[in-house]
Amino acid sequence: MSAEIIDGKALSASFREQIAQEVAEFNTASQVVPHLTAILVGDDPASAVYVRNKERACEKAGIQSTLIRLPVETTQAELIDLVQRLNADSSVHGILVQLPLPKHINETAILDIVNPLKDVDAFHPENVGLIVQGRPRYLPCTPYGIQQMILSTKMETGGKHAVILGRSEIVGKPMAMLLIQRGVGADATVTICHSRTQNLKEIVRSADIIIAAIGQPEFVTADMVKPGAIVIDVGINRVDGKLVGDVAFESVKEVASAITPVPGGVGPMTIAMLLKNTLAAARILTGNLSN
Ligand SMILES: Nc1nc2c(c(=O)[nH]1)N[C@@H](CN(C=O)c1ccc(C(=O)N[C@@H](CCC(=O)O)C(=O)O)cc1)CN2
Repeated sequence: MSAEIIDGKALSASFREQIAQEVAEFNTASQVVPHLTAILVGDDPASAVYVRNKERACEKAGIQSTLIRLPVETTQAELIDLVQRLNADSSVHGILVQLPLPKHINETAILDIVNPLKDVDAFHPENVGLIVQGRPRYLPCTPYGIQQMILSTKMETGGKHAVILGRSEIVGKPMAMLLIQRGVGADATVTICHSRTQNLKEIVRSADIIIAAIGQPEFVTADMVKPGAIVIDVGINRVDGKLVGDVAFESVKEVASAITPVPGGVGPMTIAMLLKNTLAAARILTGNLSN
């Protein structure tokens, strides 16, 4: 039997509709328009597409968005200065620094100085710490979107074995934290696999939930998937001008119970969750928490 395809585009559209309604209600009650400022340094074409999509999504949801584009030769000191100015600007509720940054800029040094209340990516150590402690302020957009996709399958996650391929700060590590929390869509037993993991295939084969985020095209093949597993593909690889995930979609969908496509899977959900976080930031910063 072929797997349920978890349609990230459709799910994202329904979240975005709901968020647009919440933004309108918030605006009526507070007279505040949530405002996201994104910073894009350099001319990476993929990053340019992502920030443009974020801007469009904001516009449709009634969220103000400002994109600050900086040349690739921008210095770390200049970027720090800009982030500090945005931190101090009370008209800005969310600050997003599009990653990756050019090699000469230390990403950690930049992410560490974003005001944690405006950190709609949830990359600041204070927000990461709150997630680890199980009392999140914001959830990082990709893991947050994945959690919603898993919830949409109605699969009971409690006690299930989730295997995450990849230990990045953006996806792998926070995803593990969300899946081990107590509650609905969580309570899982989690294994994180990475480049030094031994018996990786065997571990993946024991998973009820597979989250592939290693940046290797079609790495997860059908023989690595337990029948009935949920397979979430976070990979976005360009192969011969085509977008390919970290999962061999066509064969794996014959084994899994549910699977996300690439494109049209996790990516669109990442953007929907950014809108959710921006509205949450506007509520927190303006003290309008009840509407
Ligand atoms: N500051 C951040 N930087 C980065 C993040 C992030 O969450 N915050 N995540 C990724 C990139 N990313 C969001 O910024 C992102 C990637 C992909 C998509 C998406 O919708 N992809 C489409 C395909 C689009 C294409 O043609 O390339 C899809 O999967 O359907 C959205 C957001 C790294 N940087």
